[in-house]
Amino acid sequence: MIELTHVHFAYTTSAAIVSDVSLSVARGQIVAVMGPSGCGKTTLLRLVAGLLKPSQGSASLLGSALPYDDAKALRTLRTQMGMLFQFGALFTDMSVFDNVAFPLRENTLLSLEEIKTVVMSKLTAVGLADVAEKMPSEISGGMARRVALARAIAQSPKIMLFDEPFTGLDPIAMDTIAQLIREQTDSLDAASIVVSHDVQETFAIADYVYVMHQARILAQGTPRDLLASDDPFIRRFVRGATVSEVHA
Ligand SMILES: Nc1ncnc2c1ncn2[C@@H]1O[C@H](COP(=O)(O)OP(=O)(O)OP(=O)(O)O)[C@@H](O)[C@H]1O
Repeated sequence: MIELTHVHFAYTTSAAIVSDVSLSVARGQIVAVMGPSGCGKTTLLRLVAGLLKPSQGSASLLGSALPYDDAKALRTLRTQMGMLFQFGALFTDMSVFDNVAFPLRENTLLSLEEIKTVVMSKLTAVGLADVAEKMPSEISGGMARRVALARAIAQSPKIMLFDEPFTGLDPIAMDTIAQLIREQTDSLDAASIVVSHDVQETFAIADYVYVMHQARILAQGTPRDLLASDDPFIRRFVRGATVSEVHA
């Protein structure tokens, strides 16, 4: 469903931000990308979403090469993608309901009644059906994040990209969101990538984990493999240390 092969990326004037990264995500799989701040995780997601083009290597989604230079094909492809980016703000002049309905109104031919059913089911899934009529300014930051998640999954996408989905959430909301990502991936037979710093929440739902450091993939395996590893770097990483501490 998602395949990156030896992907490199650099902003013209800087050193490599993503260097020789190969990664694959199968149908029904959640793959986690973890690592310290600035190691290139968000850039990697932007490459998968077609928002950035690799300088070397190849990327394919749903079995076809990403059409980086064809804006129309990219737009069509994105209707099958759900994206929750770190600063994925809600539209402040629209109610919570309208925010979640937005992609459905833009990209589908669903009737008003069908849109209402989908929006309310997604808001129920994130535990926020009761704030549908509120404006973003009337809900908390953590609630806004859950609304953004409901909006990301509104179109029941085949590919889901989540950048720090647990940030700003209390432990109960974190569990709800983690389970929701798992359930949506399973029920839609989708491929999901979760970028996160949170080892506990992420290991609980991920099928496979890539650990990045300074633009490269430094370690990979199932959560069970990583938890059982004798490698001192991985042992410290899974205990919550950052990779740079591990190298110190
Ligand atoms: N538009 C840009 N121009 C130049 N450099 C950039 C740009 N965006 C990001 N970078 C640099 O790319 C590197 C990787 O950034 P990226 O956001 O991918 O890291 P990250 O691992 O997602 O970090 P965090 O966990 O803090 O979100 C950083 O050094 C950052 O400063």
